Amino acid sequence: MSPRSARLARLSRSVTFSACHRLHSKSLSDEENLKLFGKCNNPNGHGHNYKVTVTVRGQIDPVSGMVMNLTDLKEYMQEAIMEPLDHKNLDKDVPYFTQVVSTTENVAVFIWENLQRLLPPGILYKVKVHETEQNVVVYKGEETTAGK
Ligand SMILES: Nc1nc2c(c(=O)[nH]1)N=C([C@H](O)[C@H](O)COP(=O)(O)OP(=O)(O)OP(=O)(O)O)CN2
Ligand SMILES: [Zn+2]
Repeated sequence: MSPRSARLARLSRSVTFSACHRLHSKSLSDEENLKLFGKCNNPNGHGHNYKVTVTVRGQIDPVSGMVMNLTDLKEYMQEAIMEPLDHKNLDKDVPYFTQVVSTTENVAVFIWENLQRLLPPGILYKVKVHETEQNVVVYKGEETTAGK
């Protein structure tokens, strides 16, 4: 390695949280919601044990040997994920989901936006959310023009 080059690494940490929700869109009729979401539109909701893996990317600091201190990442994830979401009814307890359907996609975006407010600029790389063992969403902060 040349003396001027810096090594880039990705660092990940996972947490699990439990929450309940109901898939229901205010833009659709009750019949359309039932047709679209099926059992996940059950009026009394259903629960999941979510697993979230957060990945940050950056230079390995030559002095500390770290991309960032995992102790700090742990605290940010506590504030951005566990405090707002663990043991909550996503649709009723989390204001964000009163207007946004609580799909795993939108849970990942919610977590991304919360973490962006706390982490050093440009370091957040990926948020991966397992809603079940089989169902997983990855969000990397990408946006596109609506409908494209
Ligand atoms: N695009 C999405 N589709 C669906 C989501 C979602 O978040 N994004 N969520 C659901 C339900 O909330 C739920 O996650 C689906 O539950 P289920 O079908 O029970 O999940 P599994 O496939 O893992 O369970 P199996 O036992 O294997 O059927 C629906 N769609
Ligand atoms: Zn669900």
